[in-house]
Amino acid sequence: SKSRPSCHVIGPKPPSVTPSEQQTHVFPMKEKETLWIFGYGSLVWKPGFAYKRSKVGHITGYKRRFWHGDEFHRGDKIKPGRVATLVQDPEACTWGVAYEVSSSEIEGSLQYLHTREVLLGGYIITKLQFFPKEKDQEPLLALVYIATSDNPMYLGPASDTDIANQITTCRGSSGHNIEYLVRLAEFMRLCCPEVEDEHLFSIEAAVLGVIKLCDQLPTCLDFSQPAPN
Ligand SMILES: N[C@@H](CCC(=O)N[C@@H](CS)C(=O)NCC(=O)O)C(=O)O
Repeated sequence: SKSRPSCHVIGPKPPSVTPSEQQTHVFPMKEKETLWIFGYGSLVWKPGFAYKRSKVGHITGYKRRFWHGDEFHRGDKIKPGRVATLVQDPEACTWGVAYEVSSSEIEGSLQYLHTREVLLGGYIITKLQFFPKEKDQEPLLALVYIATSDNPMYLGPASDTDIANQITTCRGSSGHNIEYLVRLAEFMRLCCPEVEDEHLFSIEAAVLGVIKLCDQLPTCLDFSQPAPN
């Protein structure tokens, strides 16, 4: 974004904790206080938990990269898929969606995300300042799930072609790895059309190139259906 705020990475990376500890450990919660959760990968199109409202916006100090392996949702132990994580970069911003979870839903949402993101996905939680797209709205503190480079599933950088070849041939319990990539690219085109996300769109172009070469879109990829919530 043009007038990029200075980067706020609030506090050191906390160790991954259980959902109830998450609730107090990450955010000392007052009675009736809501919790904001920021998504930048599958959470932007499949949050999977109940929320009061959502806002499109960005966090600063991190770039989104398809550098995290996934042996469950979009891959398996033999052919791990590639999914999004955040990598620290003081000059970068990452766009996604922040969801406001009401106090009565926080425990259930954190339990759900602990299984999906931490146990199955290898992410840990941290908290970052989120900047809503609407200019008249104040920044807010949000929970974020990040898979760091010391994570056993970390795959790290690779060429667009190598990443595309991997994504094109992987699928897991939640579906094909291409779906994960294309739904995220669709979200960015729809909700953040002014944002240049060279990494995301160059991988998408490389995947579409591979698919053209094979002269078919895997039939499993019917994007005419809306994303599962
Ligand atoms: N933490 C990121 C990435 C979340 C993510 O993509 N997690 C994977 C686990 S490896 C997932 O839940 N996948 C579900 C799916 O692919 O449908 C976010 O905020 O969106």
